[in-house]
Amino acid sequence: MTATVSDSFLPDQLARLFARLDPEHGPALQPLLQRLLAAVAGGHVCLGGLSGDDYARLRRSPLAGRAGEYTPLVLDEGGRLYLARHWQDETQLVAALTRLARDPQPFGGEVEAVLDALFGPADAGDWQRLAARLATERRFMVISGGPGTGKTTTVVRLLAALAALSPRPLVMAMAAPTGKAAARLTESVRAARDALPVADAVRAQLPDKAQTLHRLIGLIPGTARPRQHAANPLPLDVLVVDEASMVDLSLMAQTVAALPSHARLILLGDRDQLASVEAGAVLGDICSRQAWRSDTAQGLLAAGVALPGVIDDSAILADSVVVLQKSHRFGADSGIGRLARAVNAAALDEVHALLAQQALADIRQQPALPDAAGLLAQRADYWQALAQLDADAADWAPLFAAFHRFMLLAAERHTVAAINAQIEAELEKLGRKAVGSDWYAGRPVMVTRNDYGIGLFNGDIGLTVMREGRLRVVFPTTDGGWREVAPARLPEHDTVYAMTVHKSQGSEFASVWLALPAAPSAVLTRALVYTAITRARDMFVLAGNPAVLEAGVLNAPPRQSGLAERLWPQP
Ligand SMILES: Nc1ncnc2c1ncn2[C@@H]1O[C@H](COP(=O)(O)OP(=O)(O)OP(=O)(O)O)[C@@H](O)[C@H]1O
Repeated sequence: MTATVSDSFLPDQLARLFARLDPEHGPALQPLLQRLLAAVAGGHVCLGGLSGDDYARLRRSPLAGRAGEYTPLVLDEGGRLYLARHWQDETQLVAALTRLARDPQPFGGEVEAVLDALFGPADAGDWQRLAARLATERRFMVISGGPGTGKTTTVVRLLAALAALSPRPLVMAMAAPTGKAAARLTESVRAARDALPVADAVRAQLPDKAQTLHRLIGLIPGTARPRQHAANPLPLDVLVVDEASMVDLSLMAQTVAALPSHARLILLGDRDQLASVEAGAVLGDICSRQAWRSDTAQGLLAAGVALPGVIDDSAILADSVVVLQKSHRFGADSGIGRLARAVNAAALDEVHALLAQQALADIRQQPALPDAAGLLAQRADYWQALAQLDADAADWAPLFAAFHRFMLLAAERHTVAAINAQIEAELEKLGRKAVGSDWYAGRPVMVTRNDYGIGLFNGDIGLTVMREGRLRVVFPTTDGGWREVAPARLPEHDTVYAMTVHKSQGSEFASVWLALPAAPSAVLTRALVYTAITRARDMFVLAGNPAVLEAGVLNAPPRQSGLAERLWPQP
């Protein structure tokens, strides 16, 4: 993982180190260094757009070299300043993706017949089938799309096609950046796999379970490098990475480096969602353009398909990026789907019109959140499920299902903390929680720090229940079972009646409420609003001032990085 540079200790240390390494220019470069570290803490990979005096001063300093020079900072020709480590990650990733994308691996002549069986007969407008066909021809494929556009459906059929076409059995793996996303992927792949019209021998090659990327490559905090790397690659032929928008630059570079030289990589995700918490916007950068090889383009154009992007046989990622547009979950009349699209397109009039319409049953706007009692009422199902638990219950699925029917999201951490505190104060009033004690039956918690020893990870959600007179926190396990943990053994955690939109990535809830901040905020971005809306399956409620929403939709700051330009060089 990327170094954490948000606390002031590290910048101060680095500043002193740089002043010592370059006494002549180091002190004068301090402001730039501070800006670079602030940018990295904010998720940028580099500080872009340097020119004039800044550029000249950096060029004179031995601290900042050019590509390939072993200096603590790298200043590229485009005026981007990097910490050396991020420069290396980006360079390594560009080289690896270029190698993958430029190494065709087509199968023999049966491809169309196999795809016909899995996707139905060829239809030029079927982007799912096209993505699968292109993926059978190459080692790198990206399938992006909003919720319900069929990314999982497509990849399961694609894996079956690869298994059916390969002359030898394939070793396939699936991974996601968080445990929750991995569990969700496991569930949907298992369901889709069982419905496939393929031989058992083909089905058996499909992965049974997704794991976290950290676990896949053996990345344990405190160790210098992952267990699996270029010299000790993963023993697999095909890797699928889901929720790729959440994968930061370093983790993606390490993952790609750990692939053996013949393996295929398939990335799934929604390019419009919030980028990773750590530095980078890898999926967004990869999907920042689309290009097609001329024979692919001709076929599509001849069939009257409107082609996104350009025709360019020389583009590194030509034919490697497909964006699925049609949502099979949200029909044309769905407010959630339409609102998400309007937010993405920054179509403010449409956003307001949709929210003002009374006719759309699945979206609503209100000026403010209800009080704590009102918020608790939204969770009536959950409290009822808790009250109905058997003393010796062993299946917690109904309780978890009730909990996940509703989630309150907010942009900022302090808002989330305040809402959780208000709800707990209300529970005290109702006598469901004792004043002064943290733990009570029903308390939902989210783990906020990975604990490899106990096997609980950042983002895991547990529910507190009474077991044989003692409180226990129950967590779902990745194999569909349950584990009960004593409250005192939990790693760092928060109460989670509400959570930040960042924490909600990779999850889905039947009903989602988004509490807007009181005033426009840098944290409230278009990607954040879009991510919040797309967490909702059946109902989305926006609570707050429409002017604040508008400011958020217009706030779409790009993440500074050189990846898009290096993967998509423009003449
Ligand atoms: N071509 C299709 N025709 C009909 N239904 C489809 C098609 N593709 C997907 N679906 C259905 O649409 C729903 C969503 O599909 P899927 O889960 O694959 O989408 P997804 O993009 O992976 O969604 P998410 O981003 O939420 O994980 C599923 O019920 C699936 O069966």
